[in-house]
Amino acid sequence: MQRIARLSAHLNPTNPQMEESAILERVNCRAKGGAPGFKVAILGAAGGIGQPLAMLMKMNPLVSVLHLYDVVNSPGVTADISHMDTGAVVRGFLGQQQLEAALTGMDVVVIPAGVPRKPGMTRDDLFNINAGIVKTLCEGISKCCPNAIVNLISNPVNSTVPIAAEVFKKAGIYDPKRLLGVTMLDVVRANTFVAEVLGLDPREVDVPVVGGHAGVTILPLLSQVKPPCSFTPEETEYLTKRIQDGGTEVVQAKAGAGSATLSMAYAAVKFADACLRGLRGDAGVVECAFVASQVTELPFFATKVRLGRTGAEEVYQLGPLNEYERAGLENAKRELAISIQKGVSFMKK
Ligand SMILES: NC(=O)c1ccc[n+]([C@@H]2O[C@H](COP(=O)([O-])OP(=O)(O)OC[C@H]3O[C@@H](n4cnc5c(N)ncnc54)[C@H](O)[C@@H]3O)[C@@H](O)[C@H]2O)c1
Ligand SMILES: O=C(O)C[C@H](O)C(=O)O
Repeated sequence: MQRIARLSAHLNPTNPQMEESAILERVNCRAKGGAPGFKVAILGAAGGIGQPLAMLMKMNPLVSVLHLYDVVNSPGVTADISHMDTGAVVRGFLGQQQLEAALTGMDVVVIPAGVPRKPGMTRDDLFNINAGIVKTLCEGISKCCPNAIVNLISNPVNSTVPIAAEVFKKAGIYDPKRLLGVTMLDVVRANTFVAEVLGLDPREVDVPVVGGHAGVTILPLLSQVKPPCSFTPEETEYLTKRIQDGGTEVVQAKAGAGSATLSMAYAAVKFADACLRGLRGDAGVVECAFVASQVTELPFFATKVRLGRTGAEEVYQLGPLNEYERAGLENAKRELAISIQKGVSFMKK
């Protein structure tokens, strides 16, 4: 009976009467029965990205505990996801007063919280709303799980990552290896579009995408595609433009109903899974991410990084660029510098 009472309390994960000790006992009990794994929180879990991301994370065998936090609708999403017969224990958290409980003890925190674009907007137009959201969430991370690996999805990534870094510095817990801006969707798109042109299976294609995550700052290195191949100048122009404008293509197709959510959830899980494999100690886990970097003169830049037990343990150099890519790099750096500075200035106000 006691067991049933505990489980029914869990049906309303935000039930204030549910004692923390009972929750922890149940979670520990389930975690013992399941495979050992990592604790992952999704902040913004009820959103367009958050929901499919929560579903895919619940399917990941490396996850033992999944915390779903949002300022709206997280109880419903939690009840729904928790019925999936996979190993991870799911708990929901609603509203700012439950942020600390959502974050305590987490190994990885994935952040897709914030407003998306509508047609005609740039990612930078989201700055005024999303900067404050990211700041608050990162303050929570500083306090409750300062050693967690943070995967930051909220736009504009080119500015929100510098904001997060400043929050962590202020709290005295900043470790650049653990703060990763998610640019995986650019890589996913690049692999898909390049595979279409080459007539290959996208799973066989690997395109490094460097720089940042907005317009010309998204710089696909088509000269470094694997398997080795070459493109005509027209193909290079078409592919570069399509990869840079991939987000806008989706925003326009959705016609006011938001931006990429499903492909982003896929990309976010692909990236989070790489982080988890790195945490587990797997060798040779390499993905692109927007991180603190000395590859260029800018303090942040996206390149391939090696993911390990402590986060982005190695940041790779750009490798040889052709003339087209060198010109693209100069454009990307100009715009990136402004976006990074905007994030830093927001925190210095
Ligand atoms: N990095 C990338 O490649 C990439 C790709 C796609 C979208 N995005 C960005 O991801 C963000 C989310 O997009 P979406 O389509 O899921 O938007 P959405 O509006 O569907 O969902 C956002 C969720 O965040 C929640 N939220 C708002 N304020 C919050 C707070 N203070 N704490 C916790 N949750 C909060 C909302 O309640 C909502 O559920 C946007 O900024 C979008 O531009 C980034
Ligand atoms: O384009 C957007 O606003 C969302 C996201 O950054 C994307 O690349 O799809």
